[in-house]
Amino acid sequence: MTTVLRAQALGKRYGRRWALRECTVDVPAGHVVGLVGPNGAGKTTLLKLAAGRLRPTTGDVTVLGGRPGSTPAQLARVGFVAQETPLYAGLTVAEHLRLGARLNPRWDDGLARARVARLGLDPGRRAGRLSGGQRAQLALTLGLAKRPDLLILDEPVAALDPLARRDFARGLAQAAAEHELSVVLSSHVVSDLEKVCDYLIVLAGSRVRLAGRTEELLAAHRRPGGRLSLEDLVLTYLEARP
Ligand SMILES: Nc1ncnc2c1ncn2[C@@H]1O[C@H](COP(=O)(O)OP(=O)(O)OP(=O)(O)O)[C@@H](O)[C@H]1O
Repeated sequence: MTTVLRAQALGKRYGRRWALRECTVDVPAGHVVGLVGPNGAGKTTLLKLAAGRLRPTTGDVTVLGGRPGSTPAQLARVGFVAQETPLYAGLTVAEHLRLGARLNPRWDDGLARARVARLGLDPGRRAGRLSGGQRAQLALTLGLAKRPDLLILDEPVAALDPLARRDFARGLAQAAAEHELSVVLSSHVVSDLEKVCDYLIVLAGSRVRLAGRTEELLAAHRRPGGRLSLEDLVLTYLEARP
C-alpha cells in the first residue's frame, strides 16, 4: 500500500526548544487524516515539514515517496493551505483563479469556478475585502483546484461558521472519495474532525501520543457495552500526557 506520509524520528528544534520530537508515523494513502493537539503541540511544525516549508533538525520525512518540495513534480502533487490563509489582498477572486491556473500544471478550472459560484464569492472582489471565512474558503478552493494527490490543511475550519464547517466536511469527504485525494488537516476541534477524518494523529508536548485508523483506535479502546467518541479518546491521551 502506498504511504502518503512517513516520518522517522523526525524532529525540529528552534534554538533550544523542540517544536517536534521523535515523530514516527506511517500514514497510508487514501485517508483523511486529522492532526489534533493543544496549542503549541507541534501540529503546524509537522505540516510545514511535510509540505517542504521547513527542514528537519533530526530524522527524516517523505511524502508520496519523495522528499517534500524537492522537485517541481513533487510540488505539483502536494497542496498546502497554511493557517494564515495565504492570499494576495490586492488581487480579486478571479485573479487568484487565473494565477492558480498559470502556476499549477494540473489546475482544474471547472472545479475552481463551480466552487466559487457555489460559495457565492464575487469574482470581482479583492481578497483583502473578503471576510476571514471567505478567505479561508477561497484558499481551500485554490488548494483543491490544484488537484494534488495530498492536500495539507492547517486549521482549515477555524474561521468558518457552523454551516460552512458542515459544507467543508462534506466537500472534503466527497473530493477525497472522487479524486483519490489524501488529506492531512489539523484542528483543535475534535468534533469537526470526527465527521470527516478516518485516520487520527494526536500530538502533545511535541510528541506523537496516538496514531492510527479511527475505527481501529475506537474499537481498541472501547469498553464492552460502553460508548466512546473520538473526542473522549483524544482527551484521554491529552490528559495522560506527562
Ligand atoms: N519560528 C519559530 N521560532 C521559535 N519557536 C517556534 C517557531 N514556530 C513554532 N515554534 C514553537 O514550536 C512549538 C510548536 O509550535 P507549532 O506552531 O508547531 O504548534 P501548533 O500545535 O501548531 O500550535 P497552535 O495550535 O497554537 O497553532 C511551540 O512551542 C512554538 O512556540
